[in-house]
Amino acid sequence: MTKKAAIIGGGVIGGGWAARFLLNGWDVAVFDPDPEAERKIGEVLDNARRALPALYDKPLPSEGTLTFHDDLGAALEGAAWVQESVPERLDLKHRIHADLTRLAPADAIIGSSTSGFKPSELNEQGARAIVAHPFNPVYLLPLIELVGDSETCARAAEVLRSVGLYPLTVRKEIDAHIADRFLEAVWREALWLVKDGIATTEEIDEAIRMGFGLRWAQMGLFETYRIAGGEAGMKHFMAQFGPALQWPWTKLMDVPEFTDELVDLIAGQSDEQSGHLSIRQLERLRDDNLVGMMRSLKQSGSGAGGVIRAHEALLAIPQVGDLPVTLDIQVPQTWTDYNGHMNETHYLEAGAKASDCFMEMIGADADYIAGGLSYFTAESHVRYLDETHQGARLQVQTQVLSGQGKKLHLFHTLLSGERTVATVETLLLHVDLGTRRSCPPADHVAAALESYASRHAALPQPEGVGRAVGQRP
Ligand SMILES: NC(=O)C1=CN([C@@H]2O[C@H](COP(=O)(O)OP(=O)(O)OC[C@H]3O[C@@H](n4cnc5c(N)ncnc54)[C@H](O)[C@@H]3O)[C@@H](O)[C@H]2O)C=CC1
Ligand SMILES: C[N+](C)(C)CC(=O)CC(=O)[O-]
Repeated sequence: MTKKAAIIGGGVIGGGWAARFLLNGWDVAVFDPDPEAERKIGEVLDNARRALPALYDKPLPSEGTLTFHDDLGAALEGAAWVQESVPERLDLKHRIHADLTRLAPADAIIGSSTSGFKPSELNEQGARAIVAHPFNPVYLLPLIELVGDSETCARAAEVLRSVGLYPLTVRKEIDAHIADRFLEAVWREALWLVKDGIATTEEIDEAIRMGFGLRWAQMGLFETYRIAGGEAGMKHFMAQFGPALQWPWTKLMDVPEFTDELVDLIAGQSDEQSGHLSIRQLERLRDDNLVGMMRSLKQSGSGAGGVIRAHEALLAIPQVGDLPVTLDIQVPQTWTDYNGHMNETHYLEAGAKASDCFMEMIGADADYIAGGLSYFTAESHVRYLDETHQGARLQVQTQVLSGQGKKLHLFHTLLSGERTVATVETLLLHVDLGTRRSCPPADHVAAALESYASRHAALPQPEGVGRAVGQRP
């Protein structure tokens, strides 16, 4: 399959799709009549470049090539994926999809970003689109709701996984798919609360982000409520709170009329709440927070964290020179501090991640650990030699100093470009997780370790080995 995506409509969502494909090594051709489209997509791409790679501990593939086209046919030529993201008007979508069906390669997947239209509506004049509904920002959030022809959705799911997305195939077509139905319900209630003078836009946002918003990113609705049922469980929860659905807790399907007064009230409160920040500043704040939260979820593998882990497993570990590269990361904002540089704790974290990667390389991987054997760190020494900053590429090269019996002695060199910014020297001990005592590794791990140790013994000792705190250079 050629890795080329045609992006039809390059606004908020089309720009996000373009960034997602480009940063995963696809070539992207954009068709959008807006003379500002190139500038706008450039700005979305700048944001995506500082956020998406920071989710991973391995580098993403080299960026693809971005082109802009005045001619729809030229944009579609050779595309394996066509993504329509024009404004949410059915007549416009019908016109565009007639052209896409005529001009796109016969085997190309044609997805529509529509938030609400069903495939049967999009295709009622003979088009062949599926719904591929994303969430903003498309370059960070993994969910894509797929709706439509099952064979095409299955092919689409494979492509989406390869660029780090999470396809959720909707069983039956329905207006607004799954997630937008929730969002609409929440939005409707929020509009009533503002209109009725119960809460301001800011108070509503606090009610979400100080409470259930935090829960939803990691467990969703039903798993959260299962816990809320306590030991008595889900049936007890439903018996207790089910009747409330009949009480006047919600406004149900009523939608407040969008009078000028209501629009002014909401827009005014929103200006007061967030007007001191530009949209780009808000986007960067949102992205930094999302990257931090998603990296935390990656630790447990919950929710979106599991998707990042699965995608990362598909990415290659780079090899440079004689030493393995055991970590290759773009420094996330959450690793930086009040001094405007990477905080000391994360130098050690980078070393620890490099040790984890080295363990995998010698076969002490997840299966080995599940079998009851692992390594524990006994001692580490960090030398802070230079600064590094948010967005910088940080590579770790690892040399085995010795690897006999229970002991594994590693020297990690942290590089930012050509500069050595730190070294982390670490002694690990092989342990039996049952007895929690040290023991020799399994034969295959010992043999793989010995192979690295003998090759690395032939290399010069790295500068700084065996340094203690306070020693003069
Ligand atoms: N904004 C959001 O939060 C989300 C939007 N969507 C869906 O994505 C689609 C696009 O929405 P946005 O990106 O928000 O809109 P937008 O207004 O930001 O972008 C639409 C783009 O389409 C271009 N366009 C207009 N006519 C065109 C044509 N004939 N051919 C090619 N391009 C054309 C416009 O110049 C503009 O750049 C809609 O279907 C919407 O429902 C889906 C998920 C989230
Ligand atoms: C408001 N919206 C219906 C366009 C929202 C979406 O479709 C998904 C999102 O990103 O919130």
